[in-house]
Amino acid sequence: MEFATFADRAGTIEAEPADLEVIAHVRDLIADAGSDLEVAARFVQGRVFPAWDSTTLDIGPSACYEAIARAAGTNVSSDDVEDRLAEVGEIGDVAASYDFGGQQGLGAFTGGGTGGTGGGSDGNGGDLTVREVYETLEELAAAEGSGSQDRKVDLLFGLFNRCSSEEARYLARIVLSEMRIGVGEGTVRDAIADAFDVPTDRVERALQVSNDYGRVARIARDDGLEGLDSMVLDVGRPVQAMLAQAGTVTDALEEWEEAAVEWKYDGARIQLHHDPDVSEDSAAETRVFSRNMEEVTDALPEVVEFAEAHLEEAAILDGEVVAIDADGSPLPFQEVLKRFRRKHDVAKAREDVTVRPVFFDCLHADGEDLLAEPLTTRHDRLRSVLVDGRADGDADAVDDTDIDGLSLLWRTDDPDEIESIDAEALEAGHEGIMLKNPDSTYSPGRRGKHWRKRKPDVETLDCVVTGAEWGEGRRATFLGTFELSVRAGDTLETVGKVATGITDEKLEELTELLESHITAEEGQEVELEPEVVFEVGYEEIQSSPTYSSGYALRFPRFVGVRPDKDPADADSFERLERLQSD
Ligand SMILES: Nc1ncnc2c1ncn2[C@@H]1O[C@H](COP(=O)(O)OP(=O)(O)OP(=O)(O)O)[C@@H](O)[C@H]1O
Repeated sequence: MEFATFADRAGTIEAEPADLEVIAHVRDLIADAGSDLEVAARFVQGRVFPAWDSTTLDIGPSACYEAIARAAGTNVSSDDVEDRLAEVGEIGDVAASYDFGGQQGLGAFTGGGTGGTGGGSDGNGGDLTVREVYETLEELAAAEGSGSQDRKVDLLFGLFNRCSSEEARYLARIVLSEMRIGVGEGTVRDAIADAFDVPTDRVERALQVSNDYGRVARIARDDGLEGLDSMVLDVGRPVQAMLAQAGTVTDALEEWEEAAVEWKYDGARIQLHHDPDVSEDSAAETRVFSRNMEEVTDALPEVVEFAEAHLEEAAILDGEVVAIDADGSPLPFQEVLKRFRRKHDVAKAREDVTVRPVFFDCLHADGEDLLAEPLTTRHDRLRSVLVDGRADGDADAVDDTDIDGLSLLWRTDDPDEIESIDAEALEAGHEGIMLKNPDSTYSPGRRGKHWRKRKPDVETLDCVVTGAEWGEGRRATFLGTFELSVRAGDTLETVGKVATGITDEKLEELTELLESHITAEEGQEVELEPEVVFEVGYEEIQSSPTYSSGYALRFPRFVGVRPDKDPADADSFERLERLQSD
């Protein structure tokens, strides 16, 4: 397909306001693309490479302006291009405003190999093909080392030099990832289904496993439904991560009856692809990808070592990489960032911050794709993949807590149990909990209802601390659980107890603050003079016979002391009732 034809179709699509018509135009474009189908299906979304491929053009806007300026003529500088951009606001319009062609220069003669541009082009477009544009961009992406930026500008100049205005408009946009003609992923999916007469959901599935619009389009055209259905995950090519929505425990239990509850680790999402030694002389291949499918293998040698030590079968695992201290306790997210995506001095960075992977899902094991299996089956499979690599053999005898790298999963319909898992997670230094539908399949790239991160507190209450309990074990000298009350006329009525969200350091501080207000003690329990006000977050307020107010805070969480408030400024019973009925 000529690039001029592509540009012309892209112009029609851009001018079309109706979604259905846009799909029809994209359908026609890919149906007519012939041997350039794969590239056209990507270009129309503004993509040069498939989504699974981390390759980038690695060319900044200024290099692109320079290439445009050179192709536009000796009187034009890249500053002029930039000035015009500031005026018109969009690189496509800028590129289209110049008259290209006929410029003699390094790129015009030495476009090299596939990107070669005939120096004799009249520059008014028409002889450039979609394939040539792609192959030149491929060559541009591959340029590395000293002089590579100049080489990239030369190659791009060579392309612009052969463009008509309209071709230049879309070339500039593709190069700078600013296509913006209203073609999203769903549009291309529907267009493929329409063009090659295959069901949309099967195209969708093929896209989920391959992350490759071009390949799916080609297979739909050449091999039809059978071809699409036989597409499987490729170990080594990343899959889009399933994402979570915010949600409450109450909603989760209402919808699913039972929830799978997991700790929410405060790290960075990773997807591990491991292919064990296939033959004696070939080494296992391990690749690690970020949530955005960027390759981060070299930055995380601990994850590669983990895979080599623990995995015996081919697997794709979904999880989180967490920074840990010398005792193995989790460190805040900021610490992981010092390691994630790091390209230089990885060994040194590793000495400063250690990371470890925790996996909560298994998308593929030993040749079998698991996306369509329920979460609990995938988790069982994850467990067995991690146990199979162990020397101690008998999987049934191994306790989940002893399996390295396995995120624990509880199944329960009991809100109190969920509350205690949440408290335990916070106590262990994690972010909280995730709630998942135990029967749900893995939906790549979806922020669906099946995964929920427990909703952050929407409101906080200022409560008077009227009692507390001494802790246990290493916390025996600290007050640990605090009784909370609201004002009700001249009295105080209890609404709950807070124990979560408090570090050891903070407990020590709070004990010092409250100890002088103790009025009575019985066993671990103490009564306190109502002097101190805590700000607490919560998930919801429920009617409850347990506390004297008749209400209980569900999932109360310590936010901070309010030294600026007296008990008289604490929240009232009326506010509690109002919040409960909202
Ligand atoms: N057990 C777990 N299951 C799923 N995800 C988990 C788990 N533990 C930690 N996570 C992390 O939590 C993320 C989802 O939470 P959250 O939505 O807060 O992430 P985010 O990246 O900050 O924001 P968002 O996904 O909303 O853009 C996952 O992408 C994953 O990185």
